[in-house]
Amino acid sequence: MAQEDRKSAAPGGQAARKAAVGLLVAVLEEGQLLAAAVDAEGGPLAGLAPDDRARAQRLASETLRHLGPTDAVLKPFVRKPPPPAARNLLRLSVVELCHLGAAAHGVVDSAVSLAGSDPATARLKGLVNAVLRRVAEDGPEIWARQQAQRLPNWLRGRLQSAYGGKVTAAIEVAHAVGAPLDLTAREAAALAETLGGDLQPTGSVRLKGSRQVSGLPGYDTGAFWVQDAAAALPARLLAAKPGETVLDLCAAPGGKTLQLAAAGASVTALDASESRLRRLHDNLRRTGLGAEVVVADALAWEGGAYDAVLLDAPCSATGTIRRHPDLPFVKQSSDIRGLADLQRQMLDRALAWVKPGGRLVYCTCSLLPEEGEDQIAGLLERTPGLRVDHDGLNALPGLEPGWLGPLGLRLRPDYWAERGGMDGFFITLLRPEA
Ligand SMILES: C[S@@+](CC[C@H](N)C(=O)[O-])C[C@H]1O[C@@H](n2cnc3c(N)ncnc32)[C@H](O)[C@@H]1O
Repeated sequence: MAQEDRKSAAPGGQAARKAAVGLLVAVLEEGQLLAAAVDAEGGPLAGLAPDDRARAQRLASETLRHLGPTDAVLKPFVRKPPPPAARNLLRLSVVELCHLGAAAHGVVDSAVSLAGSDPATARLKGLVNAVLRRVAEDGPEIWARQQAQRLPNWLRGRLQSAYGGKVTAAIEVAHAVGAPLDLTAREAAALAETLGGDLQPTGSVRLKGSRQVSGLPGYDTGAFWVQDAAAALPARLLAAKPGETVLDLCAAPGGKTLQLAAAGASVTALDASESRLRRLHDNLRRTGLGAEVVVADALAWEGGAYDAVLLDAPCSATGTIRRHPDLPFVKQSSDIRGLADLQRQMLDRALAWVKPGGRLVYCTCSLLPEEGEDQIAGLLERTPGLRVDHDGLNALPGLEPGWLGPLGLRLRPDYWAERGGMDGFFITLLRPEA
């Protein structure tokens, strides 16, 4: 979290802290995705100034990222779990005290004043005060003994089967660290220099600390767009050439569309979500890039024939938990089967739209083999003549040994730990029989 948040965690910023508690209640007690709670009309962020909105989101995310350690700190001091609003106010305060290093008197005073200002918590002012005074004294020591927050059992078990216990623990550590800000740029080296960022071996520009993206030089002229370093690889792997026709399936909000269009391809960007496509249009406008945009269900669309197809299929998004720490609390094991079925149908359709001699890139921001390797194993089995293009995969710059498997590229959040990690992804390049 940014230095300014550490300083401002308390006492000021009451509106942001109150809103952060509202976001925590929405995610943890009502099962809403954080993004939905953030955008909800009349929701916890309604009427807040942009700075407070951003701060509330950061505080809520940081609390979700450390919920296990937070509850471990509270446990000795809270005999009976208090009602939701008070419980989440206490959690937020523990994170401010033990993780963000805010001054104890400021955190305690502002929590007590917040509790008093809400009829749902007013009668618990005394409890909030008593608990937080004890946390201020003993909490940091308990916090220091905690391990990174564990994933829910259904996901932890799947990751342990796929990667083993040690890797799963390393992934949990990476989730607790969070994610840096990565940019994809038209001129990456020049942008890295202008912004004081680090040019990554795979071509992305990584910035340190939290920055307001729309205030960065080059934002208005579309010199870059925000995209995790791992998420930038599928379009790099597709390596579109000027004039080629490329279908970007499941395209919104359009990070990959922008890469393909910037490479000079004639891009058709398809997505079922009109609201997400509005963001794609905004991105095209800002960058001055062009694409034909289609609102359609990929399973119902009649399609066409393309030199290349990129399918970034809807998935569990378990590779993005470091950015979206609410996911483990909202997603369920039962979601996976339906998603895997959708991915299988989409793969078959996407392949049918590849011209003879063309190529298909498939990717998901998932850590689960069911949504990655297993999909490709199944597709190869039911499609005679189809092959994984290992030469194409090997030609990607910046890959490290061990990332490439027989079916494609497996990326995990614990990779590049010293650089700040990367999102989890499965990415592969397929060529049908010519
Ligand atoms: C992983 S996101 C795509 C991210 C995007 N490729 C990018 O780089 O910005 C998956 C997308 O699939 C879309 N989607 C889900 N079901 C779909 C369907 N049946 N047909 C078309 N798009 C669908 C969602 O609206 C969502 O935008």
